Amino acid sequence: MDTMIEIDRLSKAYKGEEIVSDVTMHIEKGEIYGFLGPNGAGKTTIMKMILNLVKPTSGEIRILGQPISHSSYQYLEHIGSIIEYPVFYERLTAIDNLKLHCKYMGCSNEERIPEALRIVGLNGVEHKKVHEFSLGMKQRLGIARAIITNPAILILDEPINGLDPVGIIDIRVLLLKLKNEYGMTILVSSHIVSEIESVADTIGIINQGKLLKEVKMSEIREESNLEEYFLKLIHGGSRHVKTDQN
Ligand SMILES: Nc1ncnc2c1ncn2[C@@H]1O[C@H](COP(=O)(O)OP(=O)(O)OP(=O)(O)O)[C@@H](O)[C@H]1O
Repeated sequence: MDTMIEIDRLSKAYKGEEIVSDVTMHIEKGEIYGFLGPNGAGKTTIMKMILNLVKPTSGEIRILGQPISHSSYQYLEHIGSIIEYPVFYERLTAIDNLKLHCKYMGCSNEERIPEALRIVGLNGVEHKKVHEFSLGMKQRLGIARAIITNPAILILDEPINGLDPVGIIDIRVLLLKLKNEYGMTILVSSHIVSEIESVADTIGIINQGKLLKEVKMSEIREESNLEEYFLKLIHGGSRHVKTDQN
C-alpha cells in the first residue's frame, strides 16, 4: 500500500515548550485517517506542519514519498485543506467565492467548479450569497473549494465542530463519498469519538502532543469500540476525567 503522508519523529516547541512531541504517523492511500484527541492535543499544529504553515522544530514529513522543507510548496497542489474554519466573502455568492479563489490561486480548473459544488450537494444554491448559508453549508462549500483541483489528499481540521445533527451526517456522507468514489486520502481531526468511529479506517490518538496509538479501526472493533479504547488510553479505563474531588 502506498503511504501518502509519512511523519517521522515530528516535534514542535514554542518558546521552549513542546506542544508536539516525537510524533510518527503513516497515512495510507485511499483511507480516511481519523485524528482523535482532546482540545489542545496538537492536531491543528501537526496539520499546519503538513501544510508548511508552521515550521517543525525537528523531525521529517514526507508527502507522496518526498520530504518537505521550509521552501517546498509544489507538493501543495496535491492537497486540499480546511484548517480551523473556512472563510469566505459573505456578500458574494458561493460560485463567485470559488471563482475568486481560482483566480487568486492561479488554478486552471475553473471549469471544475460546478462539479465540485455538485459533489458537496450545493448545486442549486450556488447563486446564493454565503451569508445566507448555514454553518454546515459553509463547511461543504469549504470542502468544494478544497477539491476544485481534484487533490489526492484532503486535510480537514474539525469539520463537524458546531454543526447540527443533519450537518454532521452530511459531512460524514461526503467524506465517505470522497474516499469511495473519488479515491481521496483524507486526514480528518475531531474530538467527537462516535463521528471518527463511523468514518475512519485508521485512528491516530493524540494527547498532550504525543501520539499514543496508531491503529486500524478493524482491530479496535475486534475487541471493543473506539470510545472504550480511547478512554482506556487517555484515562486508563475510567469513563471520568479525574478532578480534585476524585
Ligand atoms: N503559535 C502558538 N504559540 C504558542 N502556543 C501555541 C501556538 N499554537 C498552538 N499553541 C498551543 O499548542 C497546543 C496545541 O494546539 P492545537 O491547536 O494544535 O491543538 P488541537 O489538538 O488542534 O486542539 P483544538 O481542537 O482545540 O484546536 C495548545 O496548547 C495551544 O495553545
